[in-house]
Amino acid sequence: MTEAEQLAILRDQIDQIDQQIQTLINQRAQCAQKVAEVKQASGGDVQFYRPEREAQVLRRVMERNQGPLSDEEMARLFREIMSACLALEEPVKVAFLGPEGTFTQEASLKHFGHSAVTTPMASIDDVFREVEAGAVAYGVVPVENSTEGVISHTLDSFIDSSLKISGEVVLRIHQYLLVGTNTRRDKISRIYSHSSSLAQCRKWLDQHYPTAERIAVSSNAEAARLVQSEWHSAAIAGDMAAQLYGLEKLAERIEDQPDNSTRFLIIGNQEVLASGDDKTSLMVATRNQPGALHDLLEPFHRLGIDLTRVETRPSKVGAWNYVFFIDFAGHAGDEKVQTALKEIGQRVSDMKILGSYPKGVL
Ligand SMILES: C=C(O[C@@H]1C=C(C(=O)O)C=C[C@H]1O)C(=O)O
Repeated sequence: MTEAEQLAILRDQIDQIDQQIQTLINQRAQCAQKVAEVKQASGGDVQFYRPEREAQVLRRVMERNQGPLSDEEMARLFREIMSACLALEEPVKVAFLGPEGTFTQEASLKHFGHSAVTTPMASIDDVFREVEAGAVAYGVVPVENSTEGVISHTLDSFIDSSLKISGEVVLRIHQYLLVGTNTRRDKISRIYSHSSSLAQCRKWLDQHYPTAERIAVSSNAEAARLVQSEWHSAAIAGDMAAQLYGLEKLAERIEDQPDNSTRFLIIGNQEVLASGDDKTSLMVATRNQPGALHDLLEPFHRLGIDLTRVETRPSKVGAWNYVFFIDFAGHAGDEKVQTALKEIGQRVSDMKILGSYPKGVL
């Protein structure tokens, strides 16, 4: 058989498979439309988007996957199919820490898929406000970076907010050195980026651009926008910003830590049901007395609950009062977790459950 004949046979097979996939995806979409009707018929405050169900669907996709496509790749495809199906019910509206092209936008699309309607906000406060005002159903904000540590502004925002956490998403952060088409590559004297990104690439910059001035700006996307027109400047930003502003990549993956990643939180008003593999975030206030932190954490230890993070922040009321942000494995509806929460509630001056939500799947 000639090469052309072999290709013709294989392409014919692909065409037939595509036709089947397309029919099946539309059948799936019709089911989602019926789900929407059922949800609407029961009245009240209809929750079209169900984070726990989506997490279960994606986990099952990964568990049963046989390859050759990787589990992550397969889950990403299903992420988009679900996003499109949900958009038939009602497109989910999301505010993110902007401008367009930030890692937070990338995280939003990774979590909700590309059929979500995403709106950039100028600050973390604005993301909280937009969700509180009901202009969007969800917000996406960064909370910690594996190299840079906690984003304290996000944690502090929960102190005065009644919003809940309904999900988390972890994004591998790859940084690029970007230039505009008119940039003189041999004359780069300024490098713009957000302060965290400059910090994430400090060693690389010391080695490759030791004399260039490092200028911290409000976001990586803003850095990318600035260098479009400056012939002696470069920006450090992600892939999305590079594409959005039509910049060229002078160097790829320049982050000092190869596993550099950022965790983002999804905030909203929704109480999320248990998905089977969940996390709970708690905020408690204690007086500054000896053993306070030990007392607080002891029930977790005794009940065998896995703590994933503990952060301390100064409280906004009174000097030397502290707020602890505690993340642990389990859902607030679990019996063991309820026991722990009851005990902790008796040991602290104030306690707020920020939310139980599925552990990040993708
Ligand atoms: C179809 C549903 O509604 C939405 C769409 C989903 C999907 O496409 O699988 C899953 C959960 C919801 O976000 C549902 O609740 O089952």
